Amino acid sequence: MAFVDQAQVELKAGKGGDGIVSFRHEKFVAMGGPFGGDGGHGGSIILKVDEGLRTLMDFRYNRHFKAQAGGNGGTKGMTGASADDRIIKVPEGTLVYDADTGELLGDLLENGQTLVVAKGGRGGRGNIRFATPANPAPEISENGEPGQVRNIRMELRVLADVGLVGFPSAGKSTLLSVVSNAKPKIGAYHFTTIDPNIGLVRLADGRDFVMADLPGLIEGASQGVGLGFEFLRHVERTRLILHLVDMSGIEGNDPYEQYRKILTELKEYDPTLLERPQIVVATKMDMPDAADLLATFKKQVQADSGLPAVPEIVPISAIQQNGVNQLMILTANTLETAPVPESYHLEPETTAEKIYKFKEEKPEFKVEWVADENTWLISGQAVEKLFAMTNMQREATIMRFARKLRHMGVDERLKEAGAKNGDDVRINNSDFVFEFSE
Ligand SMILES: Nc1nc2c(ncn2[C@@H]2O[C@H](COP(=O)(O)OP(=O)(O)OP(=O)(O)O)[C@@H](O)[C@H]2O)c(=O)[nH]1
Ligand SMILES: [Mg+2]
Repeated sequence: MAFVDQAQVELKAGKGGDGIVSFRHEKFVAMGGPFGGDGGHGGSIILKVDEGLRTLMDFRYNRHFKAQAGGNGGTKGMTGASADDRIIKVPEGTLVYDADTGELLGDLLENGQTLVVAKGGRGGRGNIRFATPANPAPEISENGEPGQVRNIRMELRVLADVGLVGFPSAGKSTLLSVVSNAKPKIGAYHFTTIDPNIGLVRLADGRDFVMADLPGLIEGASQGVGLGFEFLRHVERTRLILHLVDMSGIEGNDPYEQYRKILTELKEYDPTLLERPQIVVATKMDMPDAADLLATFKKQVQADSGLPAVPEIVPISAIQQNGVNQLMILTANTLETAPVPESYHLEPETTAEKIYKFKEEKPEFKVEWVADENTWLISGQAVEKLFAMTNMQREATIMRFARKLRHMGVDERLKEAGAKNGDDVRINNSDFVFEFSE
């Protein structure tokens, strides 16, 4: 009964700090050697498994994550401060995809496991690094590399922490609809629910859990009567059972009888189900006879030594929303100490191979003539990144940019495409235009 919780978020890693151009100024020395430091690393965005989380619900409220930029280099060769990485907590079992390409980036399985999903930019180099014997005082520095921008989609197959158990029409679907985002079908007739509905419950204090509303259970279910087997298989894979008992007394229902019958079915299917934490919920307490029936029910349960000890019987009216909050808090508290049964796991085929590598950026670029701009346009990740890392205030760095473009083969391709001396060339995603010259 796993279902898939999904979330899509936008990530922007931090830009690297800019390297700077500076020179040693010493008394009596007019112009010293280069002294500009490198920029610091930009922060990366990293997913980290936190075993306390059960759902991706947090990402419904929070869809944008950014990491800080690295600090710029300083004079005296000082490297700029590296920015802290941004850590985002995710539940165990989260599959992470690149939302744009569909590529699986990773499968986060174990507590503490991490995955870098957007890499921070490296710091640009200061002019110290460009010094050569031929040019001991370079006026060249590099801007920081842009941080990676990425949309990711996360997927989590979740099992229900809590299973709602009870006779048909006990009010299971109604409770689920009141406490969660689920919209199950509710009916005045029995077996309204055929397939389990699942809902995410979130408390005001931030705790969350997954709750499943199961088809009504009746006598003989453990032998396959009604929707029996299917149902019990689902119960087996929950950590806590909320056992709903109808206190309305309509149809002449006897709560104590029904309660016992359900316990018998659970026990016949798997005796260990009775050892699982269970909260008894008295439902429909808004009905006229409910208070009396509950009092009698309590006495009968206490007097019956053949029943497992019930720590608490919680009265609610889902329709009037009475007692429901208290019930959810008790449920979350109980889950904190509830053991994880062996059957509570996902099928192995749900776990994909671990892939952590980023795809290498290819230095590919495109040259095209844009007639309405009367300009050549160069686009491509490598060119655009090189541009972003170039300090356009300085002649020397612009020259270096031009040299690098030539190395990448941009000039040649422009020529092949028919570019003439003096034609305008623009770098994609920027306003930067230069003149082509062979
Ligand atoms: N008065 C009253 N009626 C309720 C309450 N909760 C549920 N009901 C009614 O009880 C009937 C059955 O409710 P469901 O929530 O569909 O019950 P269920 O346990 O999911 O039933 P199955 O899916 O058939 O097993 C519906 O007519 C509900 O309106 C309540 O708190 N008070
Ligand atoms: Mg139902």
